[in-house]
Amino acid sequence: MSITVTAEQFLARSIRLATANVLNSGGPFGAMIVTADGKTFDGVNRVTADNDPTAHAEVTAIRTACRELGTFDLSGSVLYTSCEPCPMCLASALWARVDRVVFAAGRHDAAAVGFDDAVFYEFFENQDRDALLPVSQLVLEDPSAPAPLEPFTTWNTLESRIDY
Ligand SMILES: Nc1nc2[nH]cnc2c(=O)[nH]1
Repeated sequence: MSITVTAEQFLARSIRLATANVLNSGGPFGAMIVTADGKTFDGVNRVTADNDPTAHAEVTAIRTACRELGTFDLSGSVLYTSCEPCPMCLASALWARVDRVVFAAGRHDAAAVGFDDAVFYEFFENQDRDALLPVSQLVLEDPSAPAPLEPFTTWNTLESRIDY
């Protein structure tokens, strides 16, 4: 007899992971990757514990799933998370080709306890994003500098490349 685990149960587990992680020196975020054939991979926030600003719960769940499955492609999977993913985590889910994201608390709930999730969303909507993080393209004038497209043309001609 197979037991059906529902989306609500995966989300509830993500919330429990988040709370337990707070009591284990981590941030208040938990997540899970659930593959199409029902394999599950947990992730918790380890930013301050590991001095790794990218170690959000969603990213650690994606990393664990990819490492344990031996793939960079999580097509068919769902990402459950205790809180709305920040832009970095959304981008990670896109790069991992996750099918769907389901979250519990919202970005403003995270903001209410001091996290910058909502602020960083504004970066992508804001006309004045330079105030938060200046990002600029620099044209290399030195004729001996490598062409910016050189890595891409090298990539394009490599028959053994692995596209992702
Ligand atoms: N969704 C989410 N938001 C965060 N904001 C800071 N850390 C996290 C995290 O791990 N997950």
